[in-house]
Amino acid sequence: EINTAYDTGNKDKTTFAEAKAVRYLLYDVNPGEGFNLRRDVYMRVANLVKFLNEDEPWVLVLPPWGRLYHWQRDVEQIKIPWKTFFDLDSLRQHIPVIEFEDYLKVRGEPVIDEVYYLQGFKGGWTHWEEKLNITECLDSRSGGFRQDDDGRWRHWFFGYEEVYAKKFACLSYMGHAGFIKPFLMHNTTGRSVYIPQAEEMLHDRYGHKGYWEARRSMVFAKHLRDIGDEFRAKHLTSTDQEDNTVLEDWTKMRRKHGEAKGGPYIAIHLRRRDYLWARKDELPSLKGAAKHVKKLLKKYDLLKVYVATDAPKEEYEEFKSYFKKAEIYRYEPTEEVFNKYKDGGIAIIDQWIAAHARYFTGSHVSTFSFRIQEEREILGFDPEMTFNRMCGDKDQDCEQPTKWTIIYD
Ligand SMILES: C[C@@H]1O[C@H](OP(=O)(O)OP(=O)(O)OC[C@H]2O[C@@H](n3cnc4c(=O)[nH]c(N)nc43)[C@H](O)[C@@H]2O)[C@@H](O)[C@H](O)[C@@H]1O
Repeated sequence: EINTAYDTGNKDKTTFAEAKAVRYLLYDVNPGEGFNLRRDVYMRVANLVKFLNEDEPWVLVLPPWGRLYHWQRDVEQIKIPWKTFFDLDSLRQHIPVIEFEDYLKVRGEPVIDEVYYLQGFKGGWTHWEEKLNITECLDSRSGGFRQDDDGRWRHWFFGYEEVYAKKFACLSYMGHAGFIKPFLMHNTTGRSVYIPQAEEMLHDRYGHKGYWEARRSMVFAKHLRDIGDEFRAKHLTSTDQEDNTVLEDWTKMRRKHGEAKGGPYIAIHLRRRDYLWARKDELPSLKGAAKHVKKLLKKYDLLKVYVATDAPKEEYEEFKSYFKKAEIYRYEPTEEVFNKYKDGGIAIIDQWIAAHARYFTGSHVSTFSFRIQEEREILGFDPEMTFNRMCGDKDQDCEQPTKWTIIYD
């Protein structure tokens, strides 16, 4: 597994890899950020690694999942490898990646050579320009990095507390992800470079070809797709053959809008919990959401509803109670499934089932909803059936999401 990680399938790059030692890029995202913004940051860093590989062989080290604010169920959720959630072979058709544990094996020692803790510029900014500068740390805690008596930099390091870094600095940064490339190539020399707070780097080109390549490569792990498919078949009369949603190798898959029909159900992403505070006026009440869904069922002549939600049980039951005829479904994992795949896996199963519905509507500016919309673009749905959101009760005519449709070239 480790060896194939460098093999990008490109002859020139293999020659490069022989000539130059492979370097490793590690990154992390601000601890407060949720699962689906993290997926977005992966795309930015992945495309940086792709860009680096035009000149030097770099491998992206996938940051183990864990300690996410929203993942509060009572089981330990740290050191989760990417293969729990995503199909690594698919990621590797875009860029060379390895899991953190494999990186540690390759190094033979729990070491990271250089850390650049990304931060903004002192005093904020008045105009946009691409710039970077090694400077004092604006965070008085230096993001939790501290030097021990032997001069080694210590940190939580995804729960691998035996890991240490040799060098640490704060780097003020304003720019797209690609802008850091010359710095990495010419101002760093270590075999591995770690960039915490990678969300400071912006997408090189949001919504363009490269964005979609990275996004398409993020195929969900087969064991999660299988669970979702089984649920669809059992409860929602939905199969890929019938619905025209057969998944292919992402590098070859190219659907036209409207080719996917989707299963005979409406799916909604009903974001609750902390969102009720953050986006109070833009979210419907449970009753308001039910009223809207009833209209959709009528309009599309359907009877079934799939609800992807973080709502506690009582709220979901209340939502259900507003329906008489319609069948309302939610995926509820057994304890065994939960222990294996955790909150992240359940979130993906929800996203997968929602992505296969005839019609989808989400929650205002939720990255969870955005990722479902992208999945539907990949599958080839009509954008009208995808880029929708539920309105707050007081604003029935709310603005609908931008149609970020898929770009192949
Ligand atoms: C208020 C903001 O909200 C932003 O969340 P937003 O974009 O919706 O989306 P996420 O960043 O994914 O964060 C939401 C988390 O809540 C859970 N969650 C939300 N909706 C569902 C669902 O339908 N099904 C399941 N199974 N789980 C769900 C899940 O653990 C997910 O990782 C955060 O990224 C920000 O950090 C901040 O908290």
